[in-house]
Amino acid sequence: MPLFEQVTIIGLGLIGGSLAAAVRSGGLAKKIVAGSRSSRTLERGLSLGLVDEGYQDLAQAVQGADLVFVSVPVSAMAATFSAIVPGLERHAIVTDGGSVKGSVIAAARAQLGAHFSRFVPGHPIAGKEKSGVDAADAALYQRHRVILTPVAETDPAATQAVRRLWTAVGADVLSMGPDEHDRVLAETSHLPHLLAFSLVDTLARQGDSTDIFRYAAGGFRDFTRIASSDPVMWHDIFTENQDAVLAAADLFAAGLARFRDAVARGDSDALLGIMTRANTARARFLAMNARTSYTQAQSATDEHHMKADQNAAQARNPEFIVQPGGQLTGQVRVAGDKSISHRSIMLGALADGVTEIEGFLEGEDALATLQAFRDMGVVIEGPHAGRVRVHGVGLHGLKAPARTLYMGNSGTSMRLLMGLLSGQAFASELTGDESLSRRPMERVAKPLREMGAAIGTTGNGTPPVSIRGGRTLKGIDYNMPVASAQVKSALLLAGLYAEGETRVTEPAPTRDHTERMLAGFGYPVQRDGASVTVRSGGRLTGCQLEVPADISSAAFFLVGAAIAEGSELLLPHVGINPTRTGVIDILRLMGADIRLENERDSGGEPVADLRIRSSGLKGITIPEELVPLAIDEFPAIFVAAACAEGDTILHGAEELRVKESDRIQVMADGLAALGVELETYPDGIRIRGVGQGRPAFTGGEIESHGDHRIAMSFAMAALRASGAIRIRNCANVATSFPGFAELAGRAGLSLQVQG
Ligand SMILES: O=C(O)C1=C[C@@H](OP(=O)(O)O)[C@@H](O)[C@H](O)C1
Ligand SMILES: C=C(OP(=O)(O)O)C(=O)O
Repeated sequence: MPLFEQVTIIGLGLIGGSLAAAVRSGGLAKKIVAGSRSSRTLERGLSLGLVDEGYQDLAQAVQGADLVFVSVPVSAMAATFSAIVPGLERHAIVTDGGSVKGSVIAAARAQLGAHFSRFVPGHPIAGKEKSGVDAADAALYQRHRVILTPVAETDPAATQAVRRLWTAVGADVLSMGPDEHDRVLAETSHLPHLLAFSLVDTLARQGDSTDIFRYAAGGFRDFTRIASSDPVMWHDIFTENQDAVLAAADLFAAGLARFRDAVARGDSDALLGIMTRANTARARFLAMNARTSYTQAQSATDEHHMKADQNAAQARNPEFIVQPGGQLTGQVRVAGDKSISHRSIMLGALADGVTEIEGFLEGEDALATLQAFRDMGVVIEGPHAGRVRVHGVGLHGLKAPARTLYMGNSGTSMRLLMGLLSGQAFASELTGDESLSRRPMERVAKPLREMGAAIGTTGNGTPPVSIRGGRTLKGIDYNMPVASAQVKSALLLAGLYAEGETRVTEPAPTRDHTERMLAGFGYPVQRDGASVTVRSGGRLTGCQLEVPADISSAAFFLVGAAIAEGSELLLPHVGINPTRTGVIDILRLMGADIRLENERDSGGEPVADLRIRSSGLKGITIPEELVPLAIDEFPAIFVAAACAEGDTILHGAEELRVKESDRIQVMADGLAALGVELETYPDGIRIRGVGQGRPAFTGGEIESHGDHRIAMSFAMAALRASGAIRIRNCANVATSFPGFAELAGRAGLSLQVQG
């Protein structure tokens, strides 16, 4: 279905010619007409089959058009608008492709008169260094952005029509104000062009330029590619966007001066700081283009980007499709421990000296923590294949972040940082993704306020969290109402800055990595039954750390191997800290055959190789004292329960309702969709298992609600299903276990990632 009767394109260069080609190939207009002062261009457009008619008289070209696209150099916009006005149909919509919006809007307002409300300012960001009608390419706009900058007078129906056109040729359309557009483009497009032109010219002016260029290699070529762009077009852009270009050039000059100064002073920390920050910022930019979840929301500079990116991410959120049956065999080294990875960055940053980390989890949650410390001025090298070097700044060396700290999907990052940031001299703000924005933060904020911190959350006690900073904290003696390692850790971290003693008592044992690692960094910690105490005034010293494999990630493989007949797996170097091994205890109570081999100590954390063989499981009532020790493993344990003989009953696990999703409800929905009989309680669930020798699940579709652990648990369920299981919304698996799909595939799961 054509969207338009007649589209007229004024100016048939790369941009206009490519739109003509795209409109033609999409069948979006019954007729395509070109207007150009150059008869040669018109002839080329006709002979390339891009347009049906061409006119040098621009008023004649727009006659009969319901959409006119003006893509002439920005300096020629005013004259072009004035030339087309006499021929414009009353209903015609006019839009443009100019790279500068403020001056083009001013020209349109002055020239188009009453027609101005039908003018939709636009900018397709899809140039290349080639120009002219011969470079026209019907695919130029696919997956490229088009920014529309409508003003108050612009008719919303006209904007809508232009949006439809760009969407139909494959572009992602977003809108923003013209001033913002001109500033953002000055920084991300006009400045790089200015630099490329300037660098080549500067070198060429030196006497022996021919010689210099003979030695120049890939770096020079990459950096200066855009110095081959059209000088006339860029002359216009620099002239028309003068103010914003000058501001961007000044910003860059200041950055260059900082870099020069670091070189002059031989300041290694400053140099590494600039370059590691640039490395990650660029990685984020590249990932944003590939649209993974954490990265794209993080780098969104405005709400529109964010919305467009989120919609795109939603549309491309991968699904797992797992074929039924099979068994798990061989050896699987699962990802590094998430809890320890978070803390290695935090404590490494607060230490004096360098901390070297190996086995760091390169998942999005731990990376969110890493980025937050970079944002607070800490120089961090890596991660490269699990290696990270943190240049500690000492307990009082963090700097105020220039922007809101984005914690992605990670509850641990947000809650631990709330404690740590309460003790800083500066203010800060923490946000997260949709899931984190629903999770309770008052459990940490409330005791921190008792210590004297000034912390705000929303009316519901959820993020964003704002922390005033610059407060004097006082130690407290706190009895935690919930068994939460995150609350305990937040208070201990605040305690490093509080007057006197901070003592935290837990109602049941929770993971103790913070206490162990503080001691490992040489900070005195007193442990006494259910209580932990720290005092301020100590210091942390940088050290070497090896992060063991995460037992929470191993849990999916333990369950998979336990339920799939004929399986035998070896999971090497898994952390078996006794505050984390609830999953082993629970599976063993159910009859699982799990052996710990080669038990040893690795930097203060016990580790072992886990060997598991399939065996008949039976239903049990899960002892409540094991709940905090297996808190993240319940989604996987529920899958095991559905395969066991008889009922498995869980109580005392209401905390599961406030994880990345409501893990009781979301698991219950998924299990029920696969034919499992169950009953939920406010604090748990009863699951009826089928026992050995027959499928425990039908095939079906599962919604993971973006919760990594739900997605991975149901992937394992396929081993005992009678049909394929399709799991939606699996991008967040990368928060805790990047590489899961590949590892599971190698071990024997028939898992395909789609999208
Ligand atoms: O301290 C930690 O590293 C964690 C503590 C637990 O949260 P709670 O403290 O909310 O139970 C756990 O669920 C989370 O995955 C990691
Ligand atoms: C609850 C979890 O993590 P967090 O609280 O850090 O988001 C988890 O990984 O299961």
